[in-house]
Amino acid sequence: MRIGGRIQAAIEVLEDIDKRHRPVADALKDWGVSHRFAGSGDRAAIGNIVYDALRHRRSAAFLMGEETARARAFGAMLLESGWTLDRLAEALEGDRFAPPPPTEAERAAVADNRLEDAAPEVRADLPDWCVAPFTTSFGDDWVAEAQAMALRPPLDLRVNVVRATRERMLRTLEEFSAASANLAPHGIRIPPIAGEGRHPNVQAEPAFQQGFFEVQDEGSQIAAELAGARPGETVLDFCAGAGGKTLALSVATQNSGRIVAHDAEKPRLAPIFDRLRRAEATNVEVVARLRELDDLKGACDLVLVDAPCTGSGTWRRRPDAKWRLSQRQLDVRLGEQRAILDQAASFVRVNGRLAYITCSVFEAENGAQVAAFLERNPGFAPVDHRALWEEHFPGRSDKARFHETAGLMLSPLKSGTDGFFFALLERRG
Ligand SMILES: C[S@@+](CC[C@H](N)C(=O)[O-])C[C@H]1O[C@@H](n2cnc3c(N)ncnc32)[C@H](O)[C@@H]1O
Repeated sequence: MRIGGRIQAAIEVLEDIDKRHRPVADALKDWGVSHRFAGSGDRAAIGNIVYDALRHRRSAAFLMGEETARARAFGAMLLESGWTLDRLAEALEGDRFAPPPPTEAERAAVADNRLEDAAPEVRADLPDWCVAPFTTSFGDDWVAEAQAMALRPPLDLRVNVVRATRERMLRTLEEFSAASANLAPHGIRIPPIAGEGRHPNVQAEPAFQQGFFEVQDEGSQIAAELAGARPGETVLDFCAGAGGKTLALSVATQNSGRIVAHDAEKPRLAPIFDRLRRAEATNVEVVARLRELDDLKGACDLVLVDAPCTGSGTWRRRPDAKWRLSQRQLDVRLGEQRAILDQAASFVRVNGRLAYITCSVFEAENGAQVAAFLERNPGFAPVDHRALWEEHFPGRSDKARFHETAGLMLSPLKSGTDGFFFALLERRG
């Protein structure tokens, strides 16, 4: 396919997402199934335009003076790929599968509309209702933070240091421009996709199949690292899901002690079994039924709550979620987090720790949730998060935002990671 056909396909996928309010991955997959002639390079290029158009939904529409899927796809080409309308017109010419070339009205809009004059929520590419939570979390930096969340993300990996070394994996993945992560001690970063390219299929690498590394955002790695699981400890991963944190905890405990991975939704645990096998993580039990955790009541050295949340920290990777999320969904998550925290706390032994993690940047899900928990549970007290950070990442305190009451937040702009919140609480009584 030529670029014109790819842009037209991206427009069709964007229209499908608009009409049926469906996740971008599903819409792209369906398009691929009904257009079998398209090769993997075509699908990757189409996916890039669609994702860019979703990340820059408001700014692209502003630039083009229209909200249509076509306007957003064209706008994404201008914003992310640095194209001009002339270049676009040239690329579309003579291609019968391409959309019609830019109109006079579109040319006039692009000439008149300067992004620097747009309202801050447009430059930030945020839904209106998210301006308030972003301002609360980031103060004067809220536009810059939201803009960083609208950029293409890198591909982060965590080396399973029980089985391999980072140096060895860096050599193995050299052809993908892999480099050591900025902060995470076992992290490797492959840069964001450039142009029409795609991330390498690292899961097809023998080193992945052999369990030498996993795909995990650097922020998630840092949160697991800060939880500080130690060899020999009894650890409950209360919201284990597919096991991203569980695997990191298993490495931290050097496969000694006992890690119990639990999730209220059994199907979510399904991928964990393969991942544990691949990683040769031998100290993990997977327990779906809550009542089977009874023997752990008041007995865990560490309980990790990687809570269900809005995912507002992951919008670089899931930009469609940004436009689907509502205040009502946020309220539902807040209720769940509160109940889960109270439930999970009952498993912590005296002098044990409770780690609370979200991949959200909303204060209501983060600092405020922890502050309310501490009020309800005076037996728990926060650790000194600045000291904890300094212990793990000496001299890098500029890379996190520290909460007044308890916890710290990571973000794309400040930390170069997805948005994450982390708080560590000790049970004193
Ligand atoms: C953020 S995801 C976990 C991601 C996972 N820890 C990882 O690192 O890959 C949150 C998980 O919480 C689970 N969950 C929701 N309500 C729960 C509850 N009441 N008790 C335990 N887990 C729950 C969800 O099924 C979901 O898998």
